[in-house]
Amino acid sequence: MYISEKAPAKINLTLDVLHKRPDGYHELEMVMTTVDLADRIDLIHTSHSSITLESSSGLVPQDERNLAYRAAALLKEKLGVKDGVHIYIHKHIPVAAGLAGGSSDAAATLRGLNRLWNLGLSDDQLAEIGAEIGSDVPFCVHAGTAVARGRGEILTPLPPPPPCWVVLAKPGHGVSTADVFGRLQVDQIEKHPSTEAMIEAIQNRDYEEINKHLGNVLEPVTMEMHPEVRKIKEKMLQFGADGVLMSGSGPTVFGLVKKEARAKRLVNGLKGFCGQVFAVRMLGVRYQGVLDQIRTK
Ligand SMILES: C[C@](O)(CO)[C@H](O)COP(=O)(O)OP(=O)(O)OC[C@H]1O[C@@H](n2ccc(N)nc2=O)[C@H](O)[C@@H]1O
Ligand SMILES: Nc1ncnc2c1ncn2[C@@H]1O[C@H](COP(=O)(O)OP(=O)(O)OP(=O)(O)O)[C@@H](O)[C@H]1O
Repeated sequence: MYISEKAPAKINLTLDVLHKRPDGYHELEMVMTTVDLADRIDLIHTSHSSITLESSSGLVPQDERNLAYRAAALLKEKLGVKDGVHIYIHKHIPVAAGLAGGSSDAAATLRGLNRLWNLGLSDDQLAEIGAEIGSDVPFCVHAGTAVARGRGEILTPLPPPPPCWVVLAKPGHGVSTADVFGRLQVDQIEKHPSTEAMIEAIQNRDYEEINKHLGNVLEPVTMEMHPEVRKIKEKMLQFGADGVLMSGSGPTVFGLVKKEARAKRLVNGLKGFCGQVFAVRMLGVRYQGVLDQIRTK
């Protein structure tokens, strides 16, 4: 038997850092939402007890360092599962891009194995286990739209933002999240985004207000390390995006537009200028139906 799970990417509509914590992590307040760019995780039941993993991409580790592998190993250990699994990751989300690709693969693995191994865990229980793997994993378990606080694991669900197009542009290189947080000087943050204003804009389904309140305190840090992020942002605005922001720790920049024709114009304008460019839909909700799809061979 095998199960197929979609692992969608997220973008940060806001990312604020409140302070550095004694445990070395940063206390965050961010609004995140799911977009229609996803990896696919196939989980194939095996009778031997080992976990094996392959991916269509050579850019991710194909062993126990992979976050999907770590999710399976943690679940197996915590629940005392005797069965094994072969994990195949069809990679579509750019790696080390600020789009939570690895975290979403881990989350999809948790959701899928909960079914494959008949564990009967709730999403909240899966999210709690996921928090041990990475700060973005709990959000990715639930997907949709939410405010994330704490290390990223304290979630308050929000309604989906109004439908629009999201143009994602990633420079050729990736960035290390730890590096970006390491360079951030919390007492020198010049402009904090208003999480409250973004929540209100989403609740009112107000597209203009959402664009007005986009903000990410990590953006200047990553721009300092990689000036092309600023150039991509400028180009996006020049080609007609309504709002532009770097997602997570970057380096991916996203631009929001209402109409498909405008999204295409942006893609054409940015192609050749940066590594990868995609026009995708803002989803804001979990992939209904698709996540629950079980195929039996
Ligand atoms: C930047 C974001 O993507 C925003 O969604 C996340 O905060 C990062 O989530 P993630 O990649 O799952 O992060 P983790 O794997 O937990 O942490 C990677 C590194 O980022 C830093 N980190 C992460 C989260 C947090 N609240 N404070 C931190 O300082 C730490 O140095 C940590 O070692
Ligand atoms: N399944 C996976 N997919 C992508 N990267 C993975 C995976 N497993 C482990 N990694 C490693 O994790 C690192 C971060 O990759 P990822 O694509 O998750 O970054 P990201 O999009 O910046 O994440 P976030 O937004 O959560 O900080 C990479 O260096 C990669 O080698």
